[in-house]
Amino acid sequence: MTDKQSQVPVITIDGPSGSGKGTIAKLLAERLKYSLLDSGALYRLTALAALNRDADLSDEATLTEIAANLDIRFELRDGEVAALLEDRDVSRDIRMERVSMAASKVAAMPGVRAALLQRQRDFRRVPGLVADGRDMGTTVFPDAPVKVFLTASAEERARRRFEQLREKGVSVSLRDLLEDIRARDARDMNRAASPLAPAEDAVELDSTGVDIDGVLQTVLQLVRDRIRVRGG
Ligand SMILES: Nc1ncnc2c1ncn2[C@@H]1O[C@H](COP(=O)(O)OP(=O)(O)O)[C@@H](O)[C@H]1O
Ligand SMILES: Nc1ccn([C@H]2C[C@H](O)[C@@H](COP(=O)(O)OP(=O)(O)O)O2)c(=O)n1
Repeated sequence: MTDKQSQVPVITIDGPSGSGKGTIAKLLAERLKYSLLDSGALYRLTALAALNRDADLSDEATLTEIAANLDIRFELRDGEVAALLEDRDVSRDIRMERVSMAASKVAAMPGVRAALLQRQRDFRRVPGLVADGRDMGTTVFPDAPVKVFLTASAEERARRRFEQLREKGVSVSLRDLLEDIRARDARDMNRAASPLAPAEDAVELDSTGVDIDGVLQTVLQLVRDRIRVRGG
Protein backbone atom coordinates (compact mmCIF):
# COMPACT_ATOMS: atom_id res chain seq x y z
CA MET A 1 0.00 0.00 0.00
CA THR A 2 1.32 3.45 -0.85
CA ASP A 3 1.35 6.27 1.75
CA LYS A 4 -1.30 8.04 -0.25
CA GLN A 5 -3.58 4.99 -0.26
CA SER A 6 -3.29 4.54 3.51
CA GLN A 7 -4.76 8.04 3.94
CA VAL A 8 -7.91 7.12 2.02
CA PRO A 9 -10.67 6.26 4.54
CA VAL A 10 -12.33 2.87 4.30
CA ILE A 11 -15.62 1.85 5.89
CA THR A 12 -15.87 -1.91 6.22
CA ILE A 13 -19.23 -3.70 6.49
CA ASP A 14 -18.85 -7.37 7.32
CA GLY A 15 -21.42 -9.93 8.40
CA PRO A 16 -23.37 -13.03 7.41
CA SER A 17 -25.57 -13.44 4.34
CA GLY A 18 -28.77 -11.38 4.38
CA SER A 19 -27.73 -9.09 7.23
CA GLY A 20 -28.08 -6.09 4.89
CA LYS A 21 -24.40 -5.41 4.10
CA GLY A 22 -24.88 -4.82 0.38
CA THR A 23 -27.88 -2.54 0.91
CA ILE A 24 -26.18 -0.43 3.57
CA ALA A 25 -22.84 -0.32 1.71
CA LYS A 26 -24.51 0.96 -1.47
CA LEU A 27 -26.51 3.65 0.38
CA LEU A 28 -23.41 4.78 2.28
CA ALA A 29 -21.30 4.96 -0.88
CA GLU A 30 -23.98 7.03 -2.61
CA ARG A 31 -24.34 9.36 0.37
CA LEU A 32 -20.59 9.87 0.87
CA LYS A 33 -19.67 9.70 -2.85
CA TYR A 34 -17.21 6.91 -2.02
CA SER A 35 -16.26 3.95 -4.22
CA LEU A 36 -17.93 0.64 -3.49
CA LEU A 37 -16.37 -2.80 -3.22
CA ASP A 38 -18.76 -5.77 -3.21
CA SER A 39 -16.11 -8.36 -2.38
CA GLY A 40 -18.63 -11.21 -2.41
CA ALA A 41 -19.08 -10.53 -6.14
CA LEU A 42 -15.41 -11.46 -6.68
CA TYR A 43 -15.94 -14.86 -5.03
CA ARG A 44 -19.18 -15.27 -6.96
CA LEU A 45 -17.44 -14.42 -10.26
CA THR A 46 -14.68 -16.93 -9.47
CA ALA A 47 -17.33 -19.56 -8.76
CA LEU A 48 -19.24 -18.78 -11.95
CA ALA A 49 -16.06 -18.89 -14.06
CA ALA A 50 -15.29 -22.31 -12.53
CA LEU A 51 -18.82 -23.62 -13.14
CA ASN A 52 -18.71 -22.35 -16.74
CA ARG A 53 -15.54 -24.36 -17.26
CA ASP A 54 -16.89 -27.45 -15.48
CA ALA A 55 -13.91 -27.21 -13.14
CA ASP A 56 -13.65 -29.48 -10.12
CA LEU A 57 -14.82 -27.17 -7.29
CA SER A 58 -12.63 -28.95 -4.77
CA ASP A 59 -9.41 -28.51 -6.77
CA GLU A 60 -7.69 -25.56 -5.09
CA ALA A 61 -4.87 -25.21 -7.65
CA THR A 62 -7.34 -24.85 -10.54
CA LEU A 63 -9.59 -22.47 -8.59
CA THR A 64 -6.61 -20.33 -7.58
CA GLU A 65 -5.53 -20.12 -11.19
CA ILE A 66 -9.06 -19.10 -12.23
CA ALA A 67 -9.20 -16.41 -9.47
CA ALA A 68 -5.77 -15.03 -10.41
CA ASN A 69 -6.69 -14.70 -14.07
CA LEU A 70 -10.30 -13.52 -13.83
CA ASP A 71 -11.23 -11.24 -16.70
CA ILE A 72 -13.78 -9.06 -14.93
CA ARG A 73 -14.90 -5.48 -14.58
CA PHE A 74 -17.60 -3.53 -12.81
CA GLU A 75 -19.60 -0.91 -14.69
CA LEU A 76 -22.32 1.49 -13.67
CA ARG A 77 -25.42 0.65 -15.74
CA ASP A 78 -28.77 2.39 -15.04
CA GLY A 79 -27.63 3.36 -11.56
CA GLU A 80 -26.67 -0.22 -10.66
CA VAL A 81 -23.21 -1.78 -10.59
CA ALA A 82 -23.08 -4.47 -13.28
CA ALA A 83 -20.57 -7.34 -13.01
CA LEU A 84 -18.98 -8.37 -16.29
CA LEU A 85 -17.16 -11.66 -16.82
CA GLU A 86 -15.27 -11.80 -20.11
CA ASP A 87 -17.33 -8.81 -21.34
CA ARG A 88 -20.68 -10.47 -20.57
CA ASP A 89 -23.04 -8.96 -17.99
CA VAL A 90 -23.47 -11.74 -15.42
CA SER A 91 -25.00 -9.62 -12.63
CA ARG A 92 -28.06 -11.90 -12.44
CA ASP A 93 -26.20 -15.17 -12.95
CA ILE A 94 -23.89 -14.62 -9.98
CA ARG A 95 -26.90 -14.28 -7.62
CA MET A 96 -28.25 -17.74 -8.46
CA GLU A 97 -28.41 -20.11 -5.50
CA ARG A 98 -26.04 -22.66 -7.10
CA VAL A 99 -23.45 -19.91 -7.59
CA SER A 100 -23.94 -18.77 -3.97
CA MET A 101 -23.21 -22.26 -2.71
CA ALA A 102 -20.20 -22.66 -5.02
CA ALA A 103 -18.91 -19.21 -3.97
CA SER A 104 -18.94 -20.17 -0.32
CA LYS A 105 -16.92 -23.31 -1.20
CA VAL A 106 -14.27 -21.55 -3.27
CA ALA A 107 -14.06 -18.74 -0.68
CA ALA A 108 -12.79 -21.29 1.85
CA MET A 109 -9.61 -21.84 -0.21
CA PRO A 110 -6.58 -19.85 0.99
CA GLY A 111 -5.13 -19.80 -2.55
CA VAL A 112 -8.29 -18.20 -3.95
CA ARG A 113 -8.38 -15.63 -1.14
CA ALA A 114 -4.73 -14.71 -1.69
CA ALA A 115 -5.28 -14.38 -5.45
CA LEU A 116 -8.12 -11.89 -4.87
CA LEU A 117 -6.47 -9.81 -2.12
CA GLN A 118 -4.67 -7.15 -4.17
CA ARG A 119 -7.64 -6.74 -6.53
CA GLN A 120 -9.73 -5.78 -3.49
CA ARG A 121 -7.15 -3.36 -2.10
CA ASP A 122 -6.98 -1.61 -5.49
CA PHE A 123 -10.51 -0.30 -4.90
CA ARG A 124 -9.12 2.06 -2.24
CA ARG A 125 -9.22 5.42 -4.04
CA VAL A 126 -9.96 9.01 -3.05
CA PRO A 127 -12.23 10.25 -1.58
CA GLY A 128 -12.93 6.93 0.20
CA LEU A 129 -14.20 3.37 -0.02
CA VAL A 130 -17.09 1.37 1.40
CA ALA A 131 -16.19 -2.34 1.36
CA ASP A 132 -18.69 -5.11 2.02
CA GLY A 133 -17.87 -8.75 2.75
CA ARG A 134 -16.73 -11.15 5.46
CA ASP A 135 -13.12 -10.18 6.16
CA MET A 136 -12.93 -6.54 5.08
CA GLY A 137 -12.18 -5.34 8.63
CA THR A 138 -10.00 -8.28 9.68
CA THR A 139 -7.81 -9.06 6.65
CA VAL A 140 -8.27 -6.81 3.64
CA PHE A 141 -8.44 -3.36 5.30
CA PRO A 142 -7.26 -3.91 8.90
CA ASP A 143 -6.45 -0.17 9.22
CA ALA A 144 -9.98 1.00 8.26
CA PRO A 145 -11.17 3.80 10.57
CA VAL A 146 -14.80 2.57 10.59
CA LYS A 147 -15.64 -1.12 10.91
CA VAL A 148 -19.17 -2.44 11.20
CA PHE A 149 -20.18 -6.04 11.83
CA LEU A 150 -23.81 -6.35 10.79
CA THR A 151 -25.93 -9.27 11.94
CA ALA A 152 -29.57 -10.37 12.16
CA SER A 153 -31.14 -13.64 13.23
CA ALA A 154 -30.96 -16.48 10.67
CA GLU A 155 -34.77 -16.54 10.48
CA GLU A 156 -34.97 -12.83 9.66
CA ARG A 157 -32.17 -13.12 7.09
CA ALA A 158 -33.95 -16.03 5.38
CA ARG A 159 -37.21 -14.03 5.33
CA ARG A 160 -35.43 -11.06 3.74
CA ARG A 161 -33.93 -13.30 1.03
CA PHE A 162 -37.32 -14.90 0.48
CA GLU A 163 -38.94 -11.49 -0.11
CA GLN A 164 -36.02 -10.37 -2.29
CA LEU A 165 -36.34 -13.45 -4.50
CA ARG A 166 -40.15 -13.27 -4.59
CA GLU A 167 -39.96 -9.69 -5.86
CA LYS A 168 -37.70 -10.94 -8.64
CA GLY A 169 -40.25 -13.62 -9.50
CA VAL A 170 -38.06 -16.48 -8.25
CA SER A 171 -40.03 -19.06 -6.27
CA VAL A 172 -38.18 -20.83 -3.45
CA SER A 173 -39.18 -22.33 -0.13
CA LEU A 174 -38.45 -20.40 3.04
CA ARG A 175 -37.31 -23.62 4.70
CA ASP A 176 -34.76 -24.34 1.98
CA LEU A 177 -33.46 -20.77 2.20
CA LEU A 178 -33.06 -21.04 5.97
CA GLU A 179 -31.15 -24.30 5.54
CA ASP A 180 -28.89 -22.74 2.88
CA ILE A 181 -28.22 -19.71 5.07
CA ARG A 182 -27.30 -21.93 8.01
CA ALA A 183 -25.01 -24.07 5.84
CA ARG A 184 -23.25 -20.99 4.46
CA ASP A 185 -22.95 -19.38 7.91
CA ALA A 186 -21.31 -22.53 9.23
CA ARG A 187 -18.90 -22.75 6.30
CA ASP A 188 -18.04 -19.03 6.40
CA MET A 189 -17.48 -19.03 10.18
CA ASN A 190 -15.60 -22.29 10.52
CA ARG A 191 -13.07 -22.08 7.70
CA ALA A 192 -9.43 -21.57 8.63
CA ALA A 193 -8.71 -18.84 6.06
CA SER A 194 -10.19 -15.45 7.03
CA PRO A 195 -13.30 -16.83 8.75
CA LEU A 196 -16.36 -14.65 9.16
CA ALA A 197 -15.75 -12.87 12.48
CA PRO A 198 -15.92 -9.31 13.77
CA ALA A 199 -12.63 -7.43 13.89
CA GLU A 200 -11.58 -6.55 17.44
CA ASP A 201 -12.31 -2.90 16.77
CA ALA A 202 -15.58 -3.45 14.86
CA VAL A 203 -18.91 -2.09 16.07
CA GLU A 204 -21.48 -4.89 16.09
CA LEU A 205 -24.99 -3.97 14.95
CA ASP A 206 -27.90 -6.38 15.16
CA SER A 207 -30.44 -5.31 12.52
CA THR A 208 -33.17 -7.76 13.57
CA GLY A 209 -36.31 -5.62 13.76
CA VAL A 210 -34.46 -2.45 12.66
CA ASP A 211 -35.40 -1.00 9.26
CA ILE A 212 -32.85 -0.06 6.58
CA ASP A 213 -32.96 3.64 7.40
CA GLY A 214 -32.45 2.91 11.10
CA VAL A 215 -29.28 0.94 10.33
CA LEU A 216 -28.06 3.58 7.87
CA GLN A 217 -28.47 6.41 10.40
CA THR A 218 -26.51 4.48 13.04
CA VAL A 219 -23.65 3.82 10.62
CA LEU A 220 -23.62 7.42 9.37
CA GLN A 221 -23.29 8.64 12.96
CA LEU A 222 -20.36 6.27 13.43
CA VAL A 223 -18.73 7.61 10.26
CA ARG A 224 -19.19 11.21 11.42
CA ASP A 225 -17.60 10.39 14.78
CA ARG A 226 -14.70 8.30 13.53
CA ILE A 227 -13.72 10.02 10.31
CA ARG A 228 -13.97 13.52 11.74
CA VAL A 229 -11.85 12.51 14.76
CA ARG A 230 -9.21 10.98 12.50
CA GLY A 231 -9.21 13.78 9.97
CA GLY A 232 -8.85 16.34 12.78
N1 LIG B 1 -32.56 -3.66 8.17
C1 LIG B 1 -33.28 -4.27 7.24
N2 LIG B 1 -34.58 -4.51 7.44
C2 LIG B 1 -35.30 -5.17 6.52
N3 LIG B 1 -34.83 -5.61 5.34
C3 LIG B 1 -33.55 -5.40 5.07
C4 LIG B 1 -32.71 -4.72 6.01
N4 LIG B 1 -31.47 -4.66 5.46
C5 LIG B 1 -31.55 -5.28 4.26
N5 LIG B 1 -32.80 -5.71 4.02
C6 LIG B 1 -33.28 -6.44 2.84
O1 LIG B 1 -32.76 -7.76 2.97
C7 LIG B 1 -32.34 -8.28 1.72
C8 LIG B 1 -30.88 -8.75 1.82
O2 LIG B 1 -30.04 -7.63 2.00
P1 LIG B 1 -28.58 -7.54 1.39
O3 LIG B 1 -28.14 -6.13 1.53
O4 LIG B 1 -28.55 -8.17 0.03
O5 LIG B 1 -27.77 -8.47 2.42
P2 LIG B 1 -26.28 -9.03 2.38
O6 LIG B 1 -25.49 -8.16 1.42
O7 LIG B 1 -25.79 -8.91 3.79
O8 LIG B 1 -26.38 -10.44 1.95
C9 LIG B 1 -32.58 -7.16 0.71
O9 LIG B 1 -33.80 -7.41 0.04
C10 LIG B 1 -32.69 -5.91 1.53
O10 LIG B 1 -33.56 -4.95 0.95
N1 LIG C 1 -14.99 -10.91 1.72
C1 LIG C 1 -15.72 -11.99 1.44
C2 LIG C 1 -16.93 -11.85 0.74
C3 LIG C 1 -17.66 -13.00 0.46
N2 LIG C 1 -17.18 -14.20 0.85
C4 LIG C 1 -17.89 -15.44 0.54
C5 LIG C 1 -18.98 -15.70 1.52
C6 LIG C 1 -20.18 -16.03 0.71
O1 LIG C 1 -20.47 -17.40 0.93
C7 LIG C 1 -19.83 -15.77 -0.75
C8 LIG C 1 -20.72 -14.73 -1.42
O2 LIG C 1 -20.69 -13.54 -0.66
P1 LIG C 1 -21.83 -12.42 -0.74
O3 LIG C 1 -21.45 -11.31 0.20
O4 LIG C 1 -22.06 -12.04 -2.16
O5 LIG C 1 -23.09 -13.20 -0.22
P2 LIG C 1 -24.39 -12.67 0.46
O6 LIG C 1 -24.91 -11.54 -0.40
O7 LIG C 1 -24.03 -12.18 1.82
O8 LIG C 1 -25.29 -13.84 0.48
O9 LIG C 1 -18.47 -15.32 -0.75
C9 LIG C 1 -16.01 -14.30 1.56
O10 LIG C 1 -15.61 -15.39 1.94
N3 LIG C 1 -15.28 -13.19 1.83
